[in-house]
Amino acid sequence: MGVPRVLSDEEIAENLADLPGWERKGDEITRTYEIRYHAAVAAIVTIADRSRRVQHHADLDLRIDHLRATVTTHDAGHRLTAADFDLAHRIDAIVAAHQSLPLD
Ligand SMILES: C[C@H](O)[C@H](O)[C@H]1CNC2=NC(N)=NC(=O)C2=N1
Repeated sequence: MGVPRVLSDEEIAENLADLPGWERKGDEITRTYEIRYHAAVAAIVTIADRSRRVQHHADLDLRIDHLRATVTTHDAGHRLTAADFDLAHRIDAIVAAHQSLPLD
């Protein structure tokens, strides 16, 4: 499969423009979602399923009322690749689907 292609700064900026709420921190992208704890746990299970399917895993930090997702590509030496942005879009959709759940 080889090493995935590392994106340029320009490509990263272009990709981020399509991802409101996500920001670049060095060679990672990260977003913090306001979401209730139990709803976030359910979202995390779905994110984990997705990650296994695409073999790309986010770092997830769950707190009482928010969830932070951070993504980079380990196989590219912890640099940003297209797979990071694909996963970020997917995480957005998954979290959005769970934020409305009436769980606390
Ligand atoms: C062998 C396996 O596919 C790789 O280790 C995958 C697993 N999940 C991964 N997740 C992330 N975020 N980056 C990777 O480079 C990566 N590589």
